[in-house]
Amino acid sequence: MPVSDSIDLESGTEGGDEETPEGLPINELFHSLQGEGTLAGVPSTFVRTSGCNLRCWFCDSYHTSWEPTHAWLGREEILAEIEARDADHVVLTGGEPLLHDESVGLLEALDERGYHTTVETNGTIYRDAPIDLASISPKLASSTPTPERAPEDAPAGEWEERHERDRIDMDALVRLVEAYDVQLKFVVTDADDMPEILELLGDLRDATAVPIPDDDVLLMPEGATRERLAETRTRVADLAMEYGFRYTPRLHVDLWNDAPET
Ligand SMILES: C[S@@+](CC[C@H](N)C(=O)[O-])C[C@H]1O[C@@H](n2cnc3c(N)ncnc32)[C@H](O)[C@@H]1O
Ligand SMILES: Nc1nc2[nH]cc(C(=O)O)c2c(=O)[nH]1
Ligand code: SF4
Ligand SMILES: [Mg+2]
Repeated sequence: MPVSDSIDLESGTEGGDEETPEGLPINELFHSLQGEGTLAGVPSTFVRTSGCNLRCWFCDSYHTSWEPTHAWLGREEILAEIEARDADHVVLTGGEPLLHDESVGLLEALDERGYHTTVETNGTIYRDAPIDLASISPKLASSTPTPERAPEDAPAGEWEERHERDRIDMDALVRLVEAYDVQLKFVVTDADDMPEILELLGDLRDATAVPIPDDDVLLMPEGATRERLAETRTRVADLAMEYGFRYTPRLHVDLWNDAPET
């Protein structure tokens, strides 16, 4: 099991210090193995901010998007929690971490201290920050919440339209791809997702001054639980072979299913 000496989130949204500019709403902070992407298997400290501008129906971090909870932690408190965990890779995720101005301040402080930083982002927001790997997961039409396909306690409602409107921002994607080492990590359910991936990739390649090799394009099976992944992963692996893209597992789900802080 990963180290689960978690920060105190008992008091939820009422917890933590007063909201200060040099602070972030933190949903969880933990040590684990990077479960996804080109750095899968690397011991890493995860900092999960709360709050998202999208509402994927399948979001595996429900308490950062559909029903956000957090403790407010100052930059120095976050750094102390990271330093206590003894990993040289830090993954800033969410929710959508690039919503917050202070994510830049935290990334700068981590860079000064020599950490390797990965930012997990939905690719709708560009920020100038010391990011070693921008792990971009653009959201496909199959992520949009609909009345038939939304979390039980949180109906799609107004989010269907808003999510559909905001899920792709080509300008932000172009800026991210041109500024950083990137991986494009698409959540895939089945072959119906492929035409949209190819079209988006074509548009992005036309719009960027830098090449995007197929090696930097990853297909990740949709599934927040072992049970669901067992349904999607072989299909998605076959699609990766067919199209020449990379496949990424979801190691943390294989290892710890949907447990928090993993
Ligand atoms: C919770 S998101 C946070 C970062 C950012 N909001 C984003 O979506 O990239 C972290 C990663 O989990 C992926 N993800 C979320 N729910 C998933 C699911 N049910 N199956 C597979 N991947 C999922 C996202 O696509 C993203 O790559
Ligand atoms: N182990 C582990 N690896 C991950 N890689 C990206 C994650 C995320 O939620 O952004 C994640 C996560 O939640 N856990
Ligand atoms: S963009 Fe990321 S955090 Fe936001 S709802 Fe989708 S998967 Fe969840
Ligand atoms: Mg996750």
